[in-house]
Amino acid sequence: MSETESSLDLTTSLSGTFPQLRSRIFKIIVIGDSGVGKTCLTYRLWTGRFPEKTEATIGVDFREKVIEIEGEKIKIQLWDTAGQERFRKSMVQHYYRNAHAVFFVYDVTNAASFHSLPIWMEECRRHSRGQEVPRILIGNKRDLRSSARVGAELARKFAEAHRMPFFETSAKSPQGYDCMETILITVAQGLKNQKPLLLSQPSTKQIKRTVTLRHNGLEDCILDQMG
Ligand SMILES: Nc1nc2c(ncn2[C@@H]2O[C@H](COP(=O)(O)OP(=O)(O)OP(=O)(O)O)[C@@H](O)[C@H]2O)c(=O)[nH]1
Ligand SMILES: [Mg+2]
Repeated sequence: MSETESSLDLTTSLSGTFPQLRSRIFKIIVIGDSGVGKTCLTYRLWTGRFPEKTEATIGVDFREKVIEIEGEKIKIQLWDTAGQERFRKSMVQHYYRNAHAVFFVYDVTNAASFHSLPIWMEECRRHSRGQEVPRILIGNKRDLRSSARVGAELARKFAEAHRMPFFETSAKSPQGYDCMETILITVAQGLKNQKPLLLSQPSTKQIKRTVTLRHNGLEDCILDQMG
């Protein structure tokens, strides 16, 4: 898989693409340290496969697909962002502009990626201009549980303190796809009942309630599946 090529193409074509989109579009951005598995998670979600090889994302890898929710076709744009500062600095404001939800990802085997979360959240807050965007916390690489450095309880407490739903998953394990798909559909369902994209930011109080309520059941289901 050539991450570099697609990242560069997308970076240059973004501004020309957006204003022409008419259907309901939800933009979700994936944020976190380099190497936590953002590209693998999004690739898995879009193709059903774990990529054999990835390279550091440059700028952004932009993926789009239409999903049907309660009879309505909704376009989901997933922005797989670069974790490395040098590959992201010129793109940061594009990441956050009109974002409807943020997936914060850390690697359960890498404590530093967990400790970076407040920095990512602060960046998100700065660029959201006072708008509260729904946020989801995702601990990736659950298949490497035996070498985990971040306990699920600690992460859960962190998520609760910041009023975020929390999931542990793996881009590599067979269940990882179901988990990510469930998260995506749940977030899209929450967003669906809000105003159309590109007209205004969604009212996040309502979204948060939807996501949080459904989250409790979902998380149990995912943790059961992941065993
Ligand atoms: N075991 C395991 N390895 C994973 C998982 N997800 C990603 N990896 C590995 O982690 C490394 C980094 O994955 P990427 O998806 O490229 O990381 P990234 O967050 O996109 O990194 P940047 O693009 O630099 O921000 C790769 O070697 C992947 O194979 C997972 O769930 N389990
Ligand atoms: Mg990447």
